[in-house]
Amino acid sequence: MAKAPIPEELEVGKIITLTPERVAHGGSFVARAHDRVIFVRHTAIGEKVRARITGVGAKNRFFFADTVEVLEPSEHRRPHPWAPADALAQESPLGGMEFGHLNPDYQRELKTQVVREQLERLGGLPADFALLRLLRVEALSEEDLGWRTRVHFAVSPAGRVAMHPHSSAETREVEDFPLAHETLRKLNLSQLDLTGAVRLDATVSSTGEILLVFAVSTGESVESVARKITEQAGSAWGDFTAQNITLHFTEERVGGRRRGQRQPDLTRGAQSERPTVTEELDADGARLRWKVGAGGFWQIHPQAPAALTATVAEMLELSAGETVFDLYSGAGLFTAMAAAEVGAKGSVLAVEGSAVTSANARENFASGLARIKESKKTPVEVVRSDVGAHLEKILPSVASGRLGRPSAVILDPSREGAGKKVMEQCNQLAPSRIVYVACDPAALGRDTGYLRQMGWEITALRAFDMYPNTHHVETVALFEKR
Ligand SMILES: C[S@@+](CC[C@H](N)C(=O)[O-])C[C@H]1O[C@@H](n2cnc3c(N)ncnc32)[C@H](O)[C@@H]1O
Repeated sequence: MAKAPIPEELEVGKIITLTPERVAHGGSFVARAHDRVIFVRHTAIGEKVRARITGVGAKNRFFFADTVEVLEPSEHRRPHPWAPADALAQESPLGGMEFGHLNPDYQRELKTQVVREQLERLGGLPADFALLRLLRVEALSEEDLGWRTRVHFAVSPAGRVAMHPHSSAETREVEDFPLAHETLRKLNLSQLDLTGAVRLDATVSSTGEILLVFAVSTGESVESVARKITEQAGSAWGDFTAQNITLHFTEERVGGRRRGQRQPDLTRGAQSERPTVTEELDADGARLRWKVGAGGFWQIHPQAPAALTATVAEMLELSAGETVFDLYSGAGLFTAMAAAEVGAKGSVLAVEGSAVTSANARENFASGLARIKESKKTPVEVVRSDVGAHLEKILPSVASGRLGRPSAVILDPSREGAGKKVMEQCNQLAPSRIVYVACDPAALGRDTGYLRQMGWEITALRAFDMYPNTHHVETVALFEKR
């Protein structure tokens, strides 16, 4: 299709008046002007706004815009809790709080609409599918700020913590970030001079441990950057080791550099032997624990581990003796739940691709940390592999009966989803049920489409507001063969 001419009114930088009709996946709203679709951010359905055109889509068929003024506000609008991300206060607001201008209940209503639309459009579910009509994105807590236990900061050229405007590499210094957990906010990270570092990943665990990982620019000495930042940490927080704070310094990863060329990592403070944090969760009166290393994956909302494990357990209704595959297992959150439910006569296979996180998972079960009385003797195998590659390897053994066929499969892939090949492999495994935990409803929609073509149907569906004030949403779907 040839490129359509761009109407003069829709040239980048022009300001137009829009009234959005519906919410789109990805944090924008769909409006129409000059016979074109405009994806406009920082607004709400039905309100009248003036918006600046910020970009042109493929073949000039659609456009992007940011609200600059509200002419007729939505009843769901509120003052944005953080000026740097407020489109009415900034020409290019910081990303990461794109729904902050909307009441939390309305944010959840929008996310509900997005999950429904993705499952209809990409998953092929009929619009009157009862579970879609009944779906309501559920709040995890009353508080919509202070939930991020993991925050990734950029570092500005002047060496201060910074964040990026939406879809931009520009770094803008920040004094504070209200989505960050209170413990991280109290550190006042903006006081540190991080010259020589390019990124800071800050974590606080459910046990109160703090891990600050500094990626040091390849041109800098890790040792000298570590010394300067460690000195400042001592001045800012006193005896930071006693406060369970660990500083970890690692050379920035740049593609193409061989292992031997990298400078060694350095760790200072509480966990100076190995930079990890401990996460914990109460389960039936006992306590499950997981070690998660620097760069390893853990859910970022404090209530997410409890809500997700309870939902997956409720949907699967596992019995003693079952075999479960936990694919994209991370450090073993669902593995631990499944191991407790299936007991010594069952088994769990956990497949995780990241070197750090799969090593964490292996150790969490080998050491017994992630086991309770009921799972003390459950055979748990942790495999570091790409999920598709591992399933390809073991499918012949499962088919011949040399390896146990799983009765239940748990899938919790990253944002891109599992994809057609993995969904076909899961179908070949022939479990009686599959639970899919999705952080992207579009990926869930696509993978639902593949599963439905193979005769599976969604038989339970829930969604959680695990990322308040952003457009992100977590969905959990149970699939059973029709
Ligand atoms: C959303 S996390 C879920 C982890 C875990 N279920 C939890 O809740 O803590 C997804 C995990 O999948 C891993 N992953 C992503 N793509 C993968 C792949 N192709 N094969 C194996 N693991 C992968 C990531 O490293 C990450 O740990």
